[in-house]
Amino acid sequence: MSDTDPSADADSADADDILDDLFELVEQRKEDLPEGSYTTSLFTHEKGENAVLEKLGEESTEIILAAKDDDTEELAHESADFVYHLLVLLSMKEMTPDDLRNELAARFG
Ligand SMILES: N=c1c2ncn([C@@H]3O[C@H](COP(=O)(O)OP(=O)(O)OP(=O)(O)O)[C@@H](O)[C@H]3O)c2ncn1[C@@H]1O[C@H](COP(=O)(O)O)[C@@H](O)[C@H]1O
Repeated sequence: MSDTDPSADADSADADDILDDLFELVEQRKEDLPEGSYTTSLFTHEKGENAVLEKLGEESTEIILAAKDDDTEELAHESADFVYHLLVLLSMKEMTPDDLRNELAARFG
């Protein structure tokens, strides 16, 4: 992991900033396409964006199953998988987490 890798700073990562830190790492993967990276495999997949769309579908099902089982640990795990893949999709669409924040903020209150 290089010095410029945002995840190298994980120990000091603030949970409040994690979405932005993770998105920054996703954007870096998109630019550098390092070998062995799962994120790279999504950006270079032969199925194109369908690969991440399929993952979002799978993770949604896993979220529903975890909820039905009242398995909160699994629900948190699958939700994190979903959010990560959503960030990859936002990056593919040249969007950012701020697009999501702004949409939520516009509905709030
Ligand atoms: N948050 C994630 C993340 N969430 C899920 N995944 C991958 O997404 C895939 C999920 O697909 P599946 O559910 O089919 O996989 P699984 O084997 O059943 O795994 P789980 O359901 O048990 O997670 C797995 O290969 C996970 O490794 C992730 N891969 C990467 N990240 C983040 O991205 C960073 C960069 O990762 P690389 O690009 O691989 O360096 C990592 O440090 C993480 O912070």
